[in-house]
Amino acid sequence: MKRQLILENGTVFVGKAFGSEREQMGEVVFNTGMTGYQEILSDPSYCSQIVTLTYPLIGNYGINRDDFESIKPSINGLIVKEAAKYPSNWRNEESIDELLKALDIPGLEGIDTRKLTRMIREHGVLKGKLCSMDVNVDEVVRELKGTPLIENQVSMVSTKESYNSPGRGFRVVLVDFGMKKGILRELNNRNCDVVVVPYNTTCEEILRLNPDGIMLSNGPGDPVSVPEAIEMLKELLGKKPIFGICLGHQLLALACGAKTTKLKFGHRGSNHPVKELITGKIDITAQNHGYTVEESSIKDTRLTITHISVNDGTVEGIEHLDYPAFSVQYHPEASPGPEDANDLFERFMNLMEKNIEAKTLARG
Ligand SMILES: NC(=O)CC[C@H](N)C(=O)O
Repeated sequence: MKRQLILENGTVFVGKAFGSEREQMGEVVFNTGMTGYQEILSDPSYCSQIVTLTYPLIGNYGINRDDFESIKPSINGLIVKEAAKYPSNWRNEESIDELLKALDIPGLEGIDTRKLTRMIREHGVLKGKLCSMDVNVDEVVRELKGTPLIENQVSMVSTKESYNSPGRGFRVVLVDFGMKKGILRELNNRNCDVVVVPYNTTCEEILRLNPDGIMLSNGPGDPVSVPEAIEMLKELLGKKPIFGICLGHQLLALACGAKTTKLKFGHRGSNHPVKELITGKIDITAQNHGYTVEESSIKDTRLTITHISVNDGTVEGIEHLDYPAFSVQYHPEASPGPEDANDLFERFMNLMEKNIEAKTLARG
């Protein structure tokens, strides 16, 4: 069955339908990773977006129970050049078509994904809709232009209730803005006793849990649409060690008075080079973000830029010089992608350790 992608600039891509029959609108973004489609489509940071994968064959090693980054994937659509019908891998349990049908997510295959990607690179991200062939294109374009992007994705994907993922090591409160499971896994691998809390948990509620450190997760949408978290962080800064990833990084910067802006087409892929300024060392990193911390907006001299993107020079990491707090725009938990930056979790462990030692000394 044919299906079309209609973009707000009037461009139409006609291809073949797979997955759910549902018609869905969303911001169309592209990811350049060559593998890791299961982790990408289940990363909650893509909530309500239509994701195009630039690698031409998707689904060839199938879908398995273990590689999901969230239980309930929240993308609004998936666009690929070719969706493999006969996946082959010892871990394979179902095809990408079966998965998208079960999740009620529409898919589109057989379009020129290179052309679509170039268009997004030139024009910037575009709203689009996956539709059947019998809709009126002009009407859909009008609908797309008249419909603003939704802004409450974090509340859609954050946990509603707090829960514990036990360990016998450091006590970490992990604020879930639409967390990838990989972050929790990295903390549990280091024996942390983790309490995962909803995005709107207050500073007081967090401190009552008596944590050794706070982890701020990734998450979807515009960071300024989570003002409650920015307020919470303003209060929390300096009281406990903080480590932020992606949306968590942007929220930490906002709490320190910096600003965020939207990138033209974002960084989404598994091979983004990032430079650590102090050593000159380059890490190849996994990324998925549409917003960035604006360098010129960092006015507080206690906030220092630690990492930048080698591709476009944007801010990729910050550190507070007075308080134990640091964050990165990329994904040290990988899933999917390279694990070059995994040692940042060690840095967080050391920060918690030092903070405990300092307190013990202060107590005499
Ligand atoms: N992966 C993330 O946490 C993304 C952060 C934010 N939603 C952005 O697009 O920039």
